[in-house]
Amino acid sequence: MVELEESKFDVHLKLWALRIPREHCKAAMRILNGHLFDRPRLKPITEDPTNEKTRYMIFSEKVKTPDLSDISAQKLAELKGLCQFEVAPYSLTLGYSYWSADHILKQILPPGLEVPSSFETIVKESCVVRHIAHLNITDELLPYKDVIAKVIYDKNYPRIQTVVNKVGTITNEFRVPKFEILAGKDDMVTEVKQYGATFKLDYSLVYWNSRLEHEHLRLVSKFQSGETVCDMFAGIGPFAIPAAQKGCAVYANDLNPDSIRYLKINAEISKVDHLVFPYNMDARKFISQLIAVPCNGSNAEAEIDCSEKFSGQAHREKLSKEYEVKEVPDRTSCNTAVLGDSSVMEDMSVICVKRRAESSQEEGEDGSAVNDGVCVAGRKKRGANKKVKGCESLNTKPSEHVDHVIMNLPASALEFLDAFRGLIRRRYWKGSLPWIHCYCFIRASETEDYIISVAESALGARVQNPVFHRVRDVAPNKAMFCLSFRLPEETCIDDIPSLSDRES
Ligand SMILES: C[S@@+](CC[C@H](N)C(=O)[O-])C[C@H]1O[C@@H](n2cnc3c(N)ncnc32)[C@H](O)[C@@H]1O
Repeated sequence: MVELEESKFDVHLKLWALRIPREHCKAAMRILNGHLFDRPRLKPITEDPTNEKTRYMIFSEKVKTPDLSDISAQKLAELKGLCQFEVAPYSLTLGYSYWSADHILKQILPPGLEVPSSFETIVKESCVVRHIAHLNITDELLPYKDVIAKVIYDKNYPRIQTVVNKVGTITNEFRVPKFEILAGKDDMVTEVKQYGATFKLDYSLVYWNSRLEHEHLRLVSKFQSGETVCDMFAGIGPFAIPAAQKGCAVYANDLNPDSIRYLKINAEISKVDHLVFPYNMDARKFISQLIAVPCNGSNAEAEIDCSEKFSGQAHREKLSKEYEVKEVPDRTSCNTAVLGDSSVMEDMSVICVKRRAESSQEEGEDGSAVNDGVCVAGRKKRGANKKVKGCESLNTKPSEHVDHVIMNLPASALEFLDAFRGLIRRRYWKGSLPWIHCYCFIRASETEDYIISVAESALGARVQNPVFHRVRDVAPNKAMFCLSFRLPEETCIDDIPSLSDRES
């Protein structure tokens, strides 16, 4: 292991300084401009410990002799006309605490090795600490990992309180890297802010990527207040929570119980827990059960009964019982009692939803609304049961209408598109089919047409007017994209009973 010997970084400077009455410092500074000590974070004027009426003005290394012959005669004459002064030797040591992390690491690491200059920082913006620096230390730097971490920790404390290194590649389905703690506290619970919302998370247990902030915001900007959104791979809620803040009803699912635990906490922190419906199951099962019409009527009357039975409160209660699997135990300080399923379900009964299909909005080619809807989602205080005035109150049955489905699992989301085959029963569905926003990776060797063909074979239907948005480059030959398209009509079951069925 490489040791960090702090005294090795000491640089002793032998300088000259002007001992001058303190009231003349300002004018002398102006005259000596360009000749004074000029280093970041250090001032060229210091107190004189022997006399409170005088101060030292430290010259730069360029002023080499006490006769100040390196300064022009004109400036010296001006200085002499200003006041009496004395030139004295001045010693200064720039030590470990002075130098930047970059400067120190350049000296420690063998020449040719790249200094890890940037790191993913989980920064909490308030003064409460617990910030995490996330390093991805390359193989050649591994022998230096501890010393790198110590320098980053020392140089960024208290902004950074824990330095971690990602170990190996991400192989688990929750997309959570394995970390080793290299410096600071063994505590990965932290908070991040995105577009004004606070997200609490345990960085060692849940997926989080600060680099997606812009994408979260971009996609949510396409949603309108009152729309219904399904997030199949919701994580701790970076799409779900801002969508709910906008007034959307959000059905948010993740397979990772810790993600759902934090999603609930975050929904409560942002005061949108009445609009966010958390689920903890496989995404394919989630979307199938959420959107599937829950019973199979065979005649018109039975159909009405059936849809009534599952409408509104009853429908949501059924969902809460059947599909919202086990309550995730809360291991954090946040009180999640109020996040219990039934309270969420009750609140949902007053959500005011104006569906895109029933509003007069125009729509952009990627599902974004061109003009704002008139309806504002009804937010109510817990316990109150009041609808927002002037707003059309609809039962948000996801088996009848969903506006947007988010699928952010880029490595395999395209494969999950098969869940939509035959999922929507057209005669129960109201208005237009949902926009699907499916994230994927595209390698340099692949084309958008190829991605469409993969999506189409999963859906068993042609995709019309797909929109690709490049999210970010993840490797030299690989980029993350968001593919948005309206779910094709051919994926629906058109199960209107035939005449002979009705007659029999
Ligand atoms: C790339 S992350 C996206 C999280 C979040 N939407 C975001 O943008 O930060 C993918 C998420 O999908 C979850 N996941 C992986 N496989 C899943 C599955 N089969 N069903 C549901 N969720 C799954 C992971 O736990 C992870 O939280």
